Amino acid sequence: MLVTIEGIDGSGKSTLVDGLHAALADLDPVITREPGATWVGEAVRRSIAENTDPVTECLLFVADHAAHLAHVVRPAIAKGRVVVSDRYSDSRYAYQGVTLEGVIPDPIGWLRAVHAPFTLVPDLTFLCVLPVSEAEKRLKAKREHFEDAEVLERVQKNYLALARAEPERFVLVDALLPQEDVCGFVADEIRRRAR
Ligand SMILES: Nc1ncnc2c1ncn2[C@@H]1O[C@H](COP(=O)(O)OP(=O)(O)OP(=O)(O)O)[C@@H](O)[C@H]1O
Ligand SMILES: Cc1cn([C@H]2C[C@H](O)[C@@H](COP(=O)(O)O)O2)c(=O)[nH]c1=O
Repeated sequence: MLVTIEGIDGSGKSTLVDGLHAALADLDPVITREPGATWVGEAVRRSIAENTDPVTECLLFVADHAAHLAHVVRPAIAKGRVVVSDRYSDSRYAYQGVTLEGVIPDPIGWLRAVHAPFTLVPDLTFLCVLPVSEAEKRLKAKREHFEDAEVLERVQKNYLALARAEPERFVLVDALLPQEDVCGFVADEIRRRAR
């Protein structure tokens, strides 16, 4: 089973995934992430830091996804493991749907067409939702160009539209709840679906 965790910067994804290590220990999940599960992630981090043009940056994220699938996700799924990924393809649809706006026509349609021939669609996606103002408070200092309130508003809007389009795959998570409650809710839902 492939489970993905999505949401805007500062929504608590990494904290949640850290908690899932212990909460799901008996399922022995493979816990992974995008970007950065393979060496391609280093190129992605460099492109973010250097504010590369949006098409180059997007294609590096796609390359990172391809390497992640080939070297981590597909081998684990083939062995019957539960895989939990901190960010995955929906991050591209939500974020590059914004950064490619006005650069290429219909960015999300294009991104879906690029992914379709090789990606593996998640079985279950948790979308951590909270007001952008709260996410910004949590992030404290801005680190990356995506962490801008106006950008994050548009990214969250894209995420919510993705969730509305696939209600059977997406589960909305109230990211304002205490960390333990968020982790407990997500772990219970994964167990229920893994049965
Ligand atoms: N449920 C929560 N309630 C309050 N604070 C939280 C909660 N979850 C996480 N935080 C805090 O918010 C901050 C951001 O959390 P975290 O790094 O997990 O977010 P993220 O979604 O992974 O961010 P990014 O996408 O930028 O890596 C951290 O300081 C973390 O301790
Ligand atoms: C996978 C992916 C990520 N991003 C953005 C979102 C974040 O601002 C950065 C780094 O991710 P992290 O979770 O904070 O480590 O990259 C993106 O724009 N598109 C993607 O596909």
